Amino acid sequence: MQQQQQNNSNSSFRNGPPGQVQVPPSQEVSAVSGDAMGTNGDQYFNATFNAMGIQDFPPFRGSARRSNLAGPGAGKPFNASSAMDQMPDDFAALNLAVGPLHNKQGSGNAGEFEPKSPGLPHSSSTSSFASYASMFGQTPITTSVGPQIPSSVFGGGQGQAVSSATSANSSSLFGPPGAPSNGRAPTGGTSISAPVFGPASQQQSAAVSSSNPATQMFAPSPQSLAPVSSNPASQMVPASTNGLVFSSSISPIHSPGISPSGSPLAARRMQSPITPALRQATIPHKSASSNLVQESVGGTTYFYNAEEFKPQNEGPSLTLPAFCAYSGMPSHVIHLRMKTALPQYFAPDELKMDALNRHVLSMVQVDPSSPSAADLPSEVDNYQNLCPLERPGPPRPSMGNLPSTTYKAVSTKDGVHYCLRRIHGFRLANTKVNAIMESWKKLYHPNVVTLKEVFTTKAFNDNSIVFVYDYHPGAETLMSHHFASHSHMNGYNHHHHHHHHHHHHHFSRDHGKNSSSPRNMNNNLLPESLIWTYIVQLSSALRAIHAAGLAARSLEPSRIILSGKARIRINCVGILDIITPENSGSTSNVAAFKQDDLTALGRIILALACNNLMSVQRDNIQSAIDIVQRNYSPDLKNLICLFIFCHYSYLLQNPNRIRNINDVMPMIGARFFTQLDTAQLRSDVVEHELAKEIENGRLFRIMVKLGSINERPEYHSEPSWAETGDRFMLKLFRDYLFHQVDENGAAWVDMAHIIQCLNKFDAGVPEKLCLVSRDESSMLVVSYSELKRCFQSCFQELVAQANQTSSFS
Ligand SMILES: Nc1ncnc2c1ncn2[C@@H]1O[C@H](COP(=O)(O)OP(=O)(O)OP(=O)(O)O)[C@@H](O)[C@H]1O
Repeated sequence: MQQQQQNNSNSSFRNGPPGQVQVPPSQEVSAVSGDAMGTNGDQYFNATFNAMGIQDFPPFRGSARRSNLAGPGAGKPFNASSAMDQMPDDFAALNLAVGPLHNKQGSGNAGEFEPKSPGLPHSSSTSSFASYASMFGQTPITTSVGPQIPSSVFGGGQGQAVSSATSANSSSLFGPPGAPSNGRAPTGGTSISAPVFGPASQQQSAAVSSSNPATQMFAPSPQSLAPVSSNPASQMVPASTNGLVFSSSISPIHSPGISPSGSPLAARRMQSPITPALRQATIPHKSASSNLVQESVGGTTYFYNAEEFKPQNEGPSLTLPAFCAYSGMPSHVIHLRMKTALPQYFAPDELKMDALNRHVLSMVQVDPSSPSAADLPSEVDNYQNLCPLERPGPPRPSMGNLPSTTYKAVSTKDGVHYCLRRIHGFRLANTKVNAIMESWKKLYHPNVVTLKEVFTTKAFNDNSIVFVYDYHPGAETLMSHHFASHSHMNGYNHHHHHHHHHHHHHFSRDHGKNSSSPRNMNNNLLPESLIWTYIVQLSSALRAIHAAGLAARSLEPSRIILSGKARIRINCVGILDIITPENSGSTSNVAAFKQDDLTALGRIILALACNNLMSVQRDNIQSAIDIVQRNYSPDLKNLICLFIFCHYSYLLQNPNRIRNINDVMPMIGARFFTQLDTAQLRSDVVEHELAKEIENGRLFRIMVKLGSINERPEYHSEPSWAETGDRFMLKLFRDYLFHQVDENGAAWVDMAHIIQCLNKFDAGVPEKLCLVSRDESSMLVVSYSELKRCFQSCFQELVAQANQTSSFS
């Protein structure tokens, strides 16, 4: 059997025999690569840099015609339950079970082989390596980075029957949209059986090349000349005679129980990323000899140390590592939210669920077969797919006492979701409002829902006017969030009397109901910090609105939407300016409206501080303010009083007591810093999550391209295209990545292995790996850089052909 393999493998070497492998020695790279985890932000640059080298997909052309080219797996539904997205947890569980392997923490004696642990059930088996060496009879390989030894080559009898070669297993790394975290790792359901590729092979490479356990996950430095290991997981033994030094961390004959211990992930987690080698590398060596230089310039003599004035490039030399990798969490983020000791390769659940939730809400549509769909016009102006956002029921009188309905809809112009607010039965008579509408459209503020456009329509079989706003999926009104129990018996009425627009400003829907004394008072008060968060956001929005010569006019809890934890935006701006136009436009009115905004702000804050809408009713205000005084800081009470009564100051035309929104600033005071700090911390976390997803996206693109090349049935009328030449190598690499099995033929699934290999592949490192075909008839020793070259040319071929075809069609 070995003889046969030898013959075949000789013929299948594409890079020349292993003896000719030259691995460039590079001390610098290996030293820096020890820094792969968490301490060096340059990896990101490097990853980007490398990723750019791979040609991207041509622009999407939405071509249904290509469906016939789809492989045998086409049409299979995504299986949410096998979402690899869920894998980290499962792997983590596996990895936790390998304690014995890690009982020695980083002893790291450079260049020294550590004896294999007697406790290991599957320790290194040197005979295999000897026979490997003799098999090829090659000149000694002078590097420790030997070809990867597949256990199947030597194990004998371990090759399993090859069943269906499918790549379905890798289909759902990112899961179908809207299929959140109920998936399990596909360990149980996998029916893939491939020959034993020896999971040990990649473990071996990790052990050999890593002086830093952290690098194992992402970036072993293949250039290490001496096998340096401070990693107890990589128990190395001299593995061969003949001057051929192979080191093997773990037996190539590997059991499933042990396999995860060889996972780069496990090693990374168990140890400090800092190694002696790294420390040395980062401390510049300084010459002890003093070296004074004397120079005379314009009569002045300068003395200086020549060392200090060396050109920049003679300082400590810096290099980028030769690999792509996710550089791990920056320390300022890791200490913010270290919920678990496990590395997190995917966004934390909260952010992820938020994003999924928003996505799902955006995608939701009205069931076309439902009766309510019949009531909805299929298209309104330039908007389609209308979907009501409100609870069902007849529209209630709303803004300006006219019924209104809110929809989510998709613009036919740009395909973007918008929020449409339709005011029923309104005929636009006044056209003098254009200037105001233009001002509203120009108002971009993080705490204002931007008005996009306004149009009238008969699509609803009446005269309606529609206000189009930005759509914020998942938004909730402040009313429903904080005053849900009151939202149907709205006590939030304007009981103070406006002199100028009372009739149009009548917010109440169910006026008079349940106007009893405040309930819930003193119970469940909101934290003061939350109230200040709202104050800062609302006053910031009002500042911008007022500065634009506008007024919000409809500021109340049901006209403010909340998204995320405490992000609020003033909603429905501009509506009253159109539907009560006689009050708009004139300067004096705007001034009055601004005062109303301040009063409205005071009332909202009061209601929030009492956690009760009834508190803003005129008869309750005094006791409500007492509650605030008892429970909150004087600033909060002062702010409420300042604004809630400012309307009367305005009425009295006392210029000294006329307020403007900037009057909140002294009372906000240093709380502003708190707000800013929180926002920046959040941005740090989110930016980091973004960085991770960028990394994931890079790997995803590689896999997309790999998938486009592999198993392609025909190309240029050449059915064997995917089975020969470069493509064959890539196909074997695909198996190496995804379809490894353990000695029992069970699927060996290790996310960390896949990520590590893909990263090396993307970077095109010189490290070699050994690929074996499923029938074990051919074996290739090939470097990642060679694989990458094939990959790029294959993909370019494909793209070129695709472009050609499309230009003929
Ligand atoms: N711009 C928007 N983006 C996303 N969702 C929104 C937007 N505006 C409103 N919503 C949501 O739509 C739903 C209905 O909003 P609406 O303002 O109509 O509330 P409402 O309580 O039904 O008041 P009314 O019936 O008086 O208009 C609420 O859940 C609200 O959070």
